Amino acid sequence: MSRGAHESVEAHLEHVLARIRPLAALEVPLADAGGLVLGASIETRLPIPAFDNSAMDGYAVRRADVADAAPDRQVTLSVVAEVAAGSPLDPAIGPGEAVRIMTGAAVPSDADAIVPFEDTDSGTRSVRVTAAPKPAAHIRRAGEDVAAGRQILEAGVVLTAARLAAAAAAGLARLAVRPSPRVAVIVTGSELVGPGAPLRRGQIPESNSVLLAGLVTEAGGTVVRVEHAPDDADAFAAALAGAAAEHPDLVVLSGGVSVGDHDIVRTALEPLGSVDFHSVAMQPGSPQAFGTLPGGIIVFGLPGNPVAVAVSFEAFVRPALQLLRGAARTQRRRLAAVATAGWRSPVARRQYMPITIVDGAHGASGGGLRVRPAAEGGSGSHLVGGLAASDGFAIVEAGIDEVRAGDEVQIVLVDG
Ligand SMILES: Nc1nc2c(c(=O)[nH]1)N[C@H]1C(S)=C(S)[C@@H](COP(=O)(O)OP(=O)(O)OC[C@H]3O[C@@H](n4cnc5c(N)ncnc54)[C@H](O)[C@@H]3O)O[C@H]1N2
Ligand code: MOO
Repeated sequence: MSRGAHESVEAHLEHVLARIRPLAALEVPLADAGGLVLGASIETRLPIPAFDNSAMDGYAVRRADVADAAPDRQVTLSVVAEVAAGSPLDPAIGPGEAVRIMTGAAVPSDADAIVPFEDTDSGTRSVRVTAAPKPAAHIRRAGEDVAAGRQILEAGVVLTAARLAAAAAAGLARLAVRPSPRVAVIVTGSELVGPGAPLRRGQIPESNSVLLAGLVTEAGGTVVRVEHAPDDADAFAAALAGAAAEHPDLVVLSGGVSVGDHDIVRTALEPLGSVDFHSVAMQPGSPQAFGTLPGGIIVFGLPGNPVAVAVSFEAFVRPALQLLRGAARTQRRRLAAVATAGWRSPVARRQYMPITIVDGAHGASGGGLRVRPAAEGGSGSHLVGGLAASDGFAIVEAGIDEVRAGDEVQIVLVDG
C-alpha cells in the first residue's frame, strides 16, 4: 500500500514516530548506565561538595590570627594536627594555632580560612604565614555546586561520562534507564560481496551493513543480528526469520524497495499488510518502506543506494531509535553555516547534501562554520566514496533550487 506520492519528510517522520513507544525503564548500577537514556529525573542525595573542604594544600587557620600577616610582618602559628583527604578528624584550633591540611580534607570546624603552602614556610611543628587570607579563602563550601535535594539530571538525557560523574558525586548508586534498542540489519542484493573479496563483473563490495551497524551503534542502539540476503524470496524470508529470532525492537533493511524486477523486499513485505511503501519528497532517499512485522517488530525498508541509506537513517531511523530509547531530543541540533561553493538542489524536494567542514569558529576566518559538498558529484545517492569526507549534511528545503557560494545553509553534524 502506498500513502500518496511525495509526502514531506516531516509528515513521514510524524507517521513513523506515532508508531513508536519508549522501551520500559529499568534500574541499573551506575557503572552499567553509560550511553543509555535516563528514564526518570533524579535529585541529589548529597550536596556537592558533600562537606566544607580545602581547595589547597596548606594550613587551616583562624583568620583573625593572621589578618595582618605580610612578607615583612610574618605571623608564626603552632601546628597542632594534620588532616589529609579522607580523614574523619575535626581537630580543635585555638588562638595562635593552625592545622596542616591537604586538598579535599574536611575543614576543621574552628577554621575560617586556608593559607596555601605558597604563603608560608611550609613548617611542620610551627608555620610562618607571610600573607593574610581573604575570608573563607580556599574553602569549598558544602552544596555550593548543587544543594541536596535539587534536580541534577532530567529524564530523557543521554548518560554521558560527565553526567554519570555528577550522579555519582550526588550520592546515587543506581539509575532508572531505558535499555538500548535491539536492532537487526538485513541488506539485500545479489550483486553484493563481502568487503575485500574479489569482484566479478557486476558485483560490488557490500557497504550498507557496515554503515547501518555503525549508525545504529552511534545512535545508541545495539546490533543483534546482521543478515545478507541475495535478491531471492526464500533467502529473504530466511534472513527475516533469522532477524526475528533475535527478538529485535527494530529491523532495518536496505535495498529492494524500488520497482525493479528483483526488488524482493517490496514483494515480500507488501503482502504482510502492515508495511507501507512511501515516496518521500527528499533527495536522496525518496523510496521508503515502514511498518510492522508480525509480532509488532518495527521495520524500516531503506533504499539501497548507500548515501540514501545514510540520509534515510538520519531522517527517520535515528529519530525512531531516540524515541525508543527514551531520549528527549529525537533530532540533532541544526546549525547555521556558510557554503563556500554552490550546488543545485531539486526544487520539489528537501535535499540532504553530505558536507565537509572547511573551517569553523576557530578557523582562520574567525567566522562561523563554513562548509562545502563532501563529494565532487554532490548529493548523488551512489556517491559512497564521498561519505569518507562527510562531517554531516546540509539540509536544503524544498522550494530552493540552488545554493550559491556565500549562502547561509542549515546543517546537522553527524561527527563530533
Ligand atoms: N524505475 C525506477 N527506478 C528507480 C527508482 C524509481 O523511482 N523508478 N528509484 C531510484 C532510487 S531514487 C533509488 S534510491 C533506488 C532504490 O532502489 P532499491 O531500494 O530497490 O535498491 P537496490 O536497487 O537494491 O540498490 C540500489 C543501488 O544501491 C546499491 N546497493 C544496494 N545495497 C547495497 C549494499 N548493501 N552495499 C552497497 N551498495 C548497495 C545497489 O548495488 C544499487 O546500485 O532505485 C532507483 N531506481
Ligand atoms: O532517492 Mo534515491 O535514494 O536518491 O537515489
